[in-house]
Parts: sequence; structure tokens; C-alpha cells
Amino acid sequence: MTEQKATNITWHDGDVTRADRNKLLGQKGATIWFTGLSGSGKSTVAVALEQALFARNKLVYRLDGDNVRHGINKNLGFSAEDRAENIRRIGEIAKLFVDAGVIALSSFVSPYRTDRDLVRAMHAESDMDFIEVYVDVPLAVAEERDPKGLYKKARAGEIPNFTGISDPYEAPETPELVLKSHEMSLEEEVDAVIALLQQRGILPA
Ligand SMILES: Nc1ncnc2c1ncn2[C@@H]1O[C@H](COP(=O)(O)OS(=O)(=O)O)[C@@H](OP(=O)(O)O)[C@H]1O
Ligand SMILES: Nc1ncnc2c1ncn2[C@@H]1O[C@H](COP(=O)(O)OP(=O)(O)O)[C@@H](O)[C@H]1O
Repeated sequence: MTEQKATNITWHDGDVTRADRNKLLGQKGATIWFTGLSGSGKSTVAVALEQALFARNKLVYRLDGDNVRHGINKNLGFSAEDRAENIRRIGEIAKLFVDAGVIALSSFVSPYRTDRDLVRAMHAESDMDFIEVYVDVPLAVAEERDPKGLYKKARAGEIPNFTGISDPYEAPETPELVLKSHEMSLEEEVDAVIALLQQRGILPA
């Protein structure tokens, strides 16, 4: 992919600030970033959390493969370079949601530490909350679940560069939260995220 640097471009500030939008919505935008193997439970937890937050009158939006890899990132595959660009763009999109005052729930394998750390740094640069949640299951559990039948195909050599089988997954070293979805119920996972958001002042106690 040819990289074009942004030159001769000036940021144009508006009169309505992020703080104004947060005040209007009565909430603070933040990114909750789920990472883990395919089949670890990222989407399942994000869907349940979305419902729990919405029930608390919070404006929340999920970013996942369906609305990203089928749309804005449909030109990207699964090489390390394409995954990096996938995650960079998703990081930028999540930031737009946070700037709008929304709680963004992002569920991507995001297997490389440097890619996730870049997104973390992008948020820090703009003074935005970034909560990394590692959905941690042994490969054997994810493979046994195989909700989309992809592990079977990967083992048969039909999917190259499949995370956990023929491609690496670099576990987070200091995530804000670890959810062992093979040892916790879905309800316990949602409660754990909500408790953390309360602790961080993103949700009222
Ligand atoms: N080679 C390979 N490796 C891993 N996953 C693969 C691959 N090919 C297709 N899939 C399916 O695509 C989903 C992963 O896409 P992501 O955008 O989350 O990947 S990444 O963050 O860019 O690594 C992943 O979705 P989830 O199962 O929801 O995690 C898979 O269903
Ligand atoms: N405690 C749990 N948390 C999340 N998912 C679970 C749990 N127990 C079983 N599962 C199952 O594991 C699978 C996880 O799939 P999915 O959420 O699509 O994973 P991912 O988005 O990480 O690929 C689903 O079939 C889900 O029902």
C-alpha cells in the first residue's frame, strides 16, 4: 500500500467541544478494546455489554468485523501489514466515536502488541480513555468452540495465516482487564467490565 503523508493540511476546530458533547449526552466517551483469539468471546461479550450499557441509558456503539472488514476495510487481508492498517484505522474510528461522546466497543483479534499499543498511544495523545480487555482462553477452548468452523479449515490448510494456528497471537502484558471466558459466565464478564468503568469514572458508581 502506498503511504501518503498528510501535508499542507490544517485542523479546523469548531465551537462545540468534546466536553460540550459529553455534557449534552451525560456521559464520557471511551474505547473498550477487546482483543483475543477468534472464538475467545470478544463479540459475545461486546454484544452483552452493549445491551447492559444501553439499559443504563449510555450511548454505545460496537465496532467489529461486520461493520468494518465488510466496509471501510474491505481492501485489507490478514498479512501482518494489513492487520496493522486494519487496527490503525479502527483506532482512528474509535477515536471519532469517543470525540463524539460515545462509548466505542471494539472487538478485533488485534494479535500484535505494537498495533494495540499504537491505538493506546493515539488515545492518550488526545486525552481519551482506552481500556484494553484481554479475552483470554486457551487455544484448545477456542478451537473446540470453533463458532464459524474456521479452525477446522485452518487446520486443513484452507486458511493461511490463521491466528493461533499458523500466525502469532501476542497476549497483552498489562491489559486493564482479563476475562477468562472459559471460567466465567457472560454475566460475570459484563459485571467485571462495568465495575472497571465505574472505578475509572467512565460510568457513575
Ligand atoms: N487468517 C485469519 N486469522 C484470524 N482471523 C481470520 C482469518 N481469516 C479470517 N478470519 C476471520 O476474521 C476475523 C478477524 O478479523 P479481525 O479484523 O478481527 O483481525 S485482525 O484484528 O486484523 O487480526 C475473525 O473473526 P473473529 O472470529 O470474530 O475473531 C475470523 O472470523
Ligand atoms: N463466558 C463466555 N463468554 C463469551 N463467549 C462464550 C462464553 N461461553 C461460551 N461462549 C461461546 O464462545 C463463542 C465465542 O464466539 P465469539 O463471541 O464470536 O468470539 P470472537 O468474537 O472472539 O471470535 C460463542 O459461541 C459463545 O457463545
